[in-house]
Amino acid sequence: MPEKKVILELQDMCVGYSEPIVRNVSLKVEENTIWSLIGGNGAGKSTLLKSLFGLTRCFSGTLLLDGAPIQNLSPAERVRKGMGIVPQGRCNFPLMSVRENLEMGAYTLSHSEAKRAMERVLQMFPVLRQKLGESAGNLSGGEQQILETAMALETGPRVLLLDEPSLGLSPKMQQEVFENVESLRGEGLTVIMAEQNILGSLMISDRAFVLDLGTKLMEGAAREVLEDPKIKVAFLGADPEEAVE
Ligand SMILES: Nc1ncnc2c1ncn2[C@@H]1O[C@H](COP(=O)(O)OP(=O)(O)OP(=O)(O)O)[C@@H](O)[C@H]1O
Repeated sequence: MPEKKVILELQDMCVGYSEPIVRNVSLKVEENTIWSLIGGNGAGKSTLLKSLFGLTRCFSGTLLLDGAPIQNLSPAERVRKGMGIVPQGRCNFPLMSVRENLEMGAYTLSHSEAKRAMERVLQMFPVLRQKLGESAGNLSGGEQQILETAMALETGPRVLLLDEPSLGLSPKMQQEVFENVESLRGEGLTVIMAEQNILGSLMISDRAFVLDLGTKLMEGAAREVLEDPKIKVAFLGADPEEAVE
């Protein structure tokens, strides 16, 4: 099998707010893969994800997109270079209709590009077409997550960052959200997803990166991370005696 191209590379990155929260993270993300970013509460998953989009302070290190440094670019410049993000929690405009939300997602595009982008995402997520006139806030949690993903996809990102896409959803809706993430890989996207639903996200991921108190605990193939005794005990409720071989 030919080797995949590295689309995003983190080199010894230290990121945070008034002080570093995530330290010395290096990572090579190959294109058209799904990555799970996992770790306990406060481990720094959101901080690391936001830093890839330029929403936190980068203290040191380099972030390369297609081999070119982007760590000093603004979020808007990163969007133009092919990155998109769906932040944690509901982030649509709840009093506006689904159509208006999709128009907002495409506001940086020309009129004709916006029309094409909206049609493209409606084809990917037909459930939204049936609800174009409804207020976004009246959609179910899962539908709102789909809408927010569709909005982020309108600018045509190649790398999509998802912060806890399954948060607050029923098990069935979580499954649907993960199936949608899988379909994005089928569309050629690279997805990095911070998740608390470790089992659900690892099941659809190619690779996983585990953070503990802001530093790398583990990195590997998702299936291997899922089978790791330390991960089973720390995150999947396994009995320590039974998990260790
Ligand atoms: N805007 C902020 N300013 C200062 N510190 C912050 C800010 N946001 C988060 N932190 C701190 O950074 C640390 C990591 O938080 P972060 O939200 O990245 O963790 P997380 O792994 O995503 O956790 P969770 O799964 O609970 O959302 C925490 O100690 C948190 O208090």
